[in-house]
Amino acid sequence: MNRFSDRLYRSAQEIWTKSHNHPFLTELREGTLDPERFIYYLKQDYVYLIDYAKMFAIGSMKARDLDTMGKFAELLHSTLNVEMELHRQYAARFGISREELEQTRPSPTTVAYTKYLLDTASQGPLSEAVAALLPCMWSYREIGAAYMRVPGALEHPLYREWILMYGSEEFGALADWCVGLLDRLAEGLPEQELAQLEERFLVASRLEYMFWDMAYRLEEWPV
Ligand SMILES: Cc1ncc(CN)c(N)n1
Repeated sequence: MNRFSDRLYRSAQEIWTKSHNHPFLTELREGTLDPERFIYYLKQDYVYLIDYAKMFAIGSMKARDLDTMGKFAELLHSTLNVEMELHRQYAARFGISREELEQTRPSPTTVAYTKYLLDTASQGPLSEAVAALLPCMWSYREIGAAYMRVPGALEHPLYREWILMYGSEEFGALADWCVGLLDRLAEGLPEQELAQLEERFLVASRLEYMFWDMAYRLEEWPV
C-alpha cells in the first residue's frame, strides 16, 4: 500500500539522520551527555510542551468526528500529565521547582518552533496541523524505541527515565495514531495539497534538529 507517511518518512530521512547523529543524542544514548545540556533541554522542552499541548487542543477543535476529538483530548492530557510530569520529576532531582521550570524564558529556537506550529494549526486545516506536529511525536518514538535496544543505555541513572518514556508502548501507540490520522486525512488530496503537507512536515523536522542543536549549544538570545 502506498501510504503518504512513507513518502514523508523518505523525504525527511536526511534531516532525521542528522538528528540521530547530533552529539546531543549520541552522547545521551552513550550516557556521556553533560547534565548541564540536559537541564537546559528540559527547561526549554517544558515551555515548548506547553505550546505543543495546545496543538492537540486545536486538533480537538478542528476534528470532524468524536473519536478524533477524543483522541486529541487524550494526547493533550498525556502531554500535560505524563510527558511534562517526567520533566517536573527530572527538575526536582536538580532542585528546580515547577514554577522555575514554567518561567523558563523561551530561546530563539523554541520561539521559532512553537510559533511555526501554532500558526500552522490555527490558520490551516487539520491535515496541516497534524503534518506539523507529527515529527515531534514520530521522531521521538523512533529515538525512544531505538535507544531501548542500545546496550547499556537503560543503565544510565540520568537518561534511563527519558528513554523509557519515549520508548514506551503508550507513547508509541499515540505516535502511531497520529501517523495513521495523517494518512487518512491525506487520502484523495490533490498533489498541490500533499506537497504543502510535506513542506509542513519537513520544516518541523528541521526545527526538531535545531532543538537538539540549540540545547547542545546552550543557546541564548544574542542581546
Ligand atoms: C522539541 C520536542 N519534540 C518532540 C517531543 C516529544 N513530544 C518533545 N518533548 N520535544
